[in-house]
Amino acid sequence: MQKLVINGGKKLSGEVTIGGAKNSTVALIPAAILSSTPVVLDSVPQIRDVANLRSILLDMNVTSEVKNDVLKIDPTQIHFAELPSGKVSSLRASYYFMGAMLGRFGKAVVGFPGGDDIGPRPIDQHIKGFEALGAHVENKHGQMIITAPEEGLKGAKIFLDMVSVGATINVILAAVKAKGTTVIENAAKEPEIIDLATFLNNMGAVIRGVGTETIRIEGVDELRSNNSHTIIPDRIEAGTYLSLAAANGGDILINNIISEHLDAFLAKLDEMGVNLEIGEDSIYVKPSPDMKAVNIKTMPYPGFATDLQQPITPLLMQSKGEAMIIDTIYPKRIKHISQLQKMGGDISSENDLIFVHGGAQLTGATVSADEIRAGACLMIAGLMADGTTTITNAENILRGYDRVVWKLHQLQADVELIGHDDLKEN
Ligand SMILES: CC(=O)N[C@H]1[C@@H](OP(=O)(O)OP(=O)(O)OC[C@H]2O[C@@H](n3ccc(=O)[nH]c3=O)[C@H](O)[C@@H]2O)O[C@H](CO)[C@@H](O)[C@@H]1O
Ligand SMILES: C=C(OP(=O)(O)O)C(=O)O
Repeated sequence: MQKLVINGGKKLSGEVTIGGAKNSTVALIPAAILSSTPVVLDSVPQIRDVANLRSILLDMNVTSEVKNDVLKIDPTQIHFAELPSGKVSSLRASYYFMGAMLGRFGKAVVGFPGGDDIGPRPIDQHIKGFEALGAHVENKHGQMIITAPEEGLKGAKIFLDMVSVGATINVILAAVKAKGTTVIENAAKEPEIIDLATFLNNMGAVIRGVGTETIRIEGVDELRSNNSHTIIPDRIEAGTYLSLAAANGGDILINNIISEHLDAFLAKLDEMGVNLEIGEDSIYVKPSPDMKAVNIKTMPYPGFATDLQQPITPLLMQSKGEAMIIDTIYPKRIKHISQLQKMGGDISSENDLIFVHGGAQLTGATVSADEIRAGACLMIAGLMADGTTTITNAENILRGYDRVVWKLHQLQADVELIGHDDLKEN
């Protein structure tokens, strides 16, 4: 187990640069197996999810190498392999191998995906999509066995019951080489889906309408990569550093941001009275002494992201008044609450509503990062708190935050990671 030890209460300042989006990267890596040629991704974040996906690729004889933030994946010697639980359960996005392997081999055997404990996360819409394309899906002791018919997958119209990032991406991955036209209705519109479609279209795929609720895919026979793909900046990492900067003094410049991807989040910061200077691809956070509480309701993109609900909470704790948060995507995403209470935070939840009272001074404590964004929230709270905060299970933070300790040091934070770090932060 890794621990993040934070000596808090210091004003932070300096510059930090946001890495490539985790939620793009974890779809792009499985998507690479659809290519007949090697693939190059740049702006790849140094996170545990990437290391785990690379290890799964190797089980299929797909080699990969990383140099700085460039990842080369060579799927030319790929062979079919079953992907049982184990590695697959180390992260959520391993479910993208279902769509990608179905597209590449006409068959996928993949254990049930893992990921954060943020309430129920069914995959019925993914399965509905595969079945609509003609696949047979069987759940054998928690292992999904998905098989295309002999004549191959055939394009179909799929209406998703709810807006799902994962189901939208998985159907795209399966349909991109299917015969004929696939139409996804009520599709998710997240920027990471546009990033994935850009990557696939540059390899010869025909995917239209991404970023709207109707996506049309004309199946093609082959995908070939001709140039490297630069991953979009991580909007959730950016939102986390914005919250951290506003909560810990200000005078922090955050580089590599597409501010349009953060519209709903930035609107809330503005409503709270956070002083921001928004540049072309950066945001400067100035001291904001008089912040006021706001209410937050998480929604699918372009609404306020569920993944930023916890990271903004410490900032609400510094604001005047009472804030109410409703997470409509994951109403049980509340693992941070009991931990913030240990630090003296005035926060509670009742009937899937979270109430945050501003004004309580936090004090350091030993707390647990039970999932990635709860961990990010505690990291910000630890930086705000008087004294020392020890965050246990810090690997949940490292799985999705690029070189986080190094970046915090850039901002003059007094933090130390204890325990073996095989990602070798620099
Ligand atoms: C790797 C990745 O990109 N993860 C993100 C992705 O997760 P993920 O793709 O798993 O989340 P979804 O968008 O699919 O989930 C949205 C909602 O739909 C429900 N649902 C989803 C699929 C399904 O088949 N059945 C079903 O009921 C989920 O329980 C949830 O309530 O989007 C979430 C919502 O923005 C983010 O929090 C995650 O960071
Ligand atoms: C829930 C998240 O990730 P995942 O879907 O990979 O579990 C997240 O990034 O906040």
